[in-house]
Amino acid sequence: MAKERIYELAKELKMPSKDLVKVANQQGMQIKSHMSSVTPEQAQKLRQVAKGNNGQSKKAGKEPVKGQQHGQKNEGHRKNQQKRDGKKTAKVQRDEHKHEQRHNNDNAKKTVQNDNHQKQGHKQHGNQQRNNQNHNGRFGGSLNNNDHNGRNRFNKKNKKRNKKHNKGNNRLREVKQKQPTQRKDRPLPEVLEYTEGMNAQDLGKILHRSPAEIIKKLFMLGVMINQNQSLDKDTIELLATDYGIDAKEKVEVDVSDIDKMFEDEEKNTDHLVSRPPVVTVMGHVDHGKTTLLDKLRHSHITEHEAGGITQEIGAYQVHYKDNLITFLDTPGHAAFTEMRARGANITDITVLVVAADDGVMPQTVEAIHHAQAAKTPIIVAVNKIDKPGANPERVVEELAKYNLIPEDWGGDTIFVNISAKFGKNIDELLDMIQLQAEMMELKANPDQNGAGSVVEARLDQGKGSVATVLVQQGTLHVGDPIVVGNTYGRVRTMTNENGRRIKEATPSTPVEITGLNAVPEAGDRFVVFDDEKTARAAGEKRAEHAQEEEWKRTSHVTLDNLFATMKEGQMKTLPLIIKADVQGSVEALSQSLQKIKVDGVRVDIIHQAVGAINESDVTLAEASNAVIIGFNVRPTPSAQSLADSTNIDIRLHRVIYNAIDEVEKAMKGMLEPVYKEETIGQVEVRQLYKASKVGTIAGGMVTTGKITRDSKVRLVRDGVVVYEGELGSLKRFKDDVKEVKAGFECGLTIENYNDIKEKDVIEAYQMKEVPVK
Ligand SMILES: Nc1nc2c(ncn2[C@@H]2O[C@H](COP(=O)(O)OP(=O)(O)OP(=O)(O)O)[C@@H](O)[C@H]2O)c(=O)[nH]1
Repeated sequence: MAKERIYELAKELKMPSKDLVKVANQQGMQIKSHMSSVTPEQAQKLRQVAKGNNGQSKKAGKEPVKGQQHGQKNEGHRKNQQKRDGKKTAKVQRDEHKHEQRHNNDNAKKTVQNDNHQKQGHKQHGNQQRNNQNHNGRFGGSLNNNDHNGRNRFNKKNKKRNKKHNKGNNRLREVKQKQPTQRKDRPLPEVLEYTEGMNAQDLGKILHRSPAEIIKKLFMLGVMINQNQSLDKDTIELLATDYGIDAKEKVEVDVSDIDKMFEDEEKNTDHLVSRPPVVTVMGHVDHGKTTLLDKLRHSHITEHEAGGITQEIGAYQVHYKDNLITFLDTPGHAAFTEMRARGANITDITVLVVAADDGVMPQTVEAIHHAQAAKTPIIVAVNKIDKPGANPERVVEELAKYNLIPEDWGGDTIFVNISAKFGKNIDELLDMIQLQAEMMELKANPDQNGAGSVVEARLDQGKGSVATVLVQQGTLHVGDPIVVGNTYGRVRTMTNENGRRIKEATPSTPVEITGLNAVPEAGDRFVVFDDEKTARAAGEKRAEHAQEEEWKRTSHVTLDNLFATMKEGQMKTLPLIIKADVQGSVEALSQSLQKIKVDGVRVDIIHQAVGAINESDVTLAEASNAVIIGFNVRPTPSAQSLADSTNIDIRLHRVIYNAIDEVEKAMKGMLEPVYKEETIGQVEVRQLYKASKVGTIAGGMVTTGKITRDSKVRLVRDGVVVYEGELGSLKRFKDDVKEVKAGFECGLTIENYNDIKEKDVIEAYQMKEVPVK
């Protein structure tokens, strides 16, 4: 036979589940709740025990008069009976439970209560079902009890309370009496669709029943609740079972979970068609990434770059032999590592540029690791083969260490020798990219809602938020309601890499979109929604959540710093706020600044964002004692005046290196100065004078250097340092002087020290600050 649930058994035995749980546990069964199950043998045992109890309560009910007359005696009798049984019975449990439920402010109550129970039991015995008897016994007992107490013992206040109580009980009685009419109510639903945490009122609405009825039903099942109390899953399911209907938990769709939506869209395998590969070019600084991308694009980005770092991050498509290849123009500086790592996630193929005259360098290795971690195949472009010092073979040898082995050597990595500058073998490289793409069978479904990732985002004075996104699935249309990271909106305009307005973008197409309510972050995902209202709700919820996280993080960081400072012993932090024109620069600066190594000081970036320096940045800087670094942005006039009045330091830069350099210098300046002792002169003691008020005065000759009033002194006797301390006074004849040079006589005292002897040498020294390197 199948296992039985406690609540089912309790129903059969017409007793509250809670009581049956207690009984079961007393029987040594380890039962947690009414939802627990018991074996058929255990169920049988419980039936027996419970029936025994019922018999007992009947017996108790048969002695009402006696009980009424000799309340105390009857109590004693029952206690004895319990003792005889050697264990608490279900009935006793119930009675105990009743006691808990009642007002427990009267010691004498116990007797009366018991008395009343018996009375009630007797009253109802003939005309009520047993389960109702239990139930009414509770309320009835309580009612009578209160009446009784109210008449005999309670003060006015208690009377009032009792009245209230009675009213409640009467109401319940009414409910009971009205039950037949209620059955004519609207029928119960076939399935109770619920969410965890619903209360009796919510459930009442779904079940077309009054909350009071629900409360009562649960009460009968041993669950005491009020109508506003949130109910857990088990209780709601228990209630549904009691009504004889199924319960089903409603699965709430979290519209703000765009990652899940993105994955769902990605998993969709309907109507898949080939899509262009997305290629990222990576490599060490100066190995020729920009030159290669330029060559492919036939434009010249390098000339516009401030400070030599690729600061514009974009993406474009190249037409080659009737096919398209999408290139992500990721930056090459080590500071952009983080973004490059993100870039690799939306990348199908990595082209690793290695200069043939330079070989494998640290960032080459870094790029390999990122590509391998993202499991994207690597095509090696050995660049600068036109150079006299070029040694492509060496590059092949060096890369073998990183598992990049050419086919000739038995591996499967494609190597192409190129000259980006002179356009040599560029077509061959594109052929190889297409070959690799074909092997990968890259596909997507253009017929579904668009989904993809942000490559770059910035704030444009005229256009507002501008984001370069890569469509990875579906088709993105102008007018689409969209959620991008923590921002939302409707795609207002879509522009391709040539600045041309387009209406739709299919998979692997990079486009610049406008129409978002705020600036998203590079690497953020986007999904298209069916309607703007939901998109807005999802976007707002995400923004709210992000804000909460930001608050948490900020307070966390402060705490972390506190601990770190304590642990690392007076470690200093330089709090910074970074504002820049594009997300790429924000991250580049942030990464570089955090990498600055100055012993004893570290950078703490408390806020970083795209956009002009505003008042809230200044307020934050003031509260955190931070410096604001602006890169290619300026403060708003109000922010500037606030900064002026609060003395907040705003540093504006147009070249990343300068910003980094300035911060590094500031950090060095922040260090506790390091002092070195520097001897400035010596005095030979020739005569001694004792003055009662000032102690020992030494008269002597400055033999080398000088002695100054603020010198520290060291008393040396026969080459041994006898005392170190401060100078007490310095005189020439009777006058106090600031310093005495070599060749002149002087008189001096040493503070708190009088044991000076003739021929002692007094060495004068100062602590000199040593500049930090
Ligand atoms: N001779 C020769 N020079 C090249 C070649 N490719 C690039 N260069 C030169 O190498 C230098 C660096 O090239 P970039 O394209 O700026 O290198 P990068 O890897 O993009 O550098 P970052 O953007 O700073 O990371 C430039 O002076 C280029 O003209 C090539 O194939 N042959």
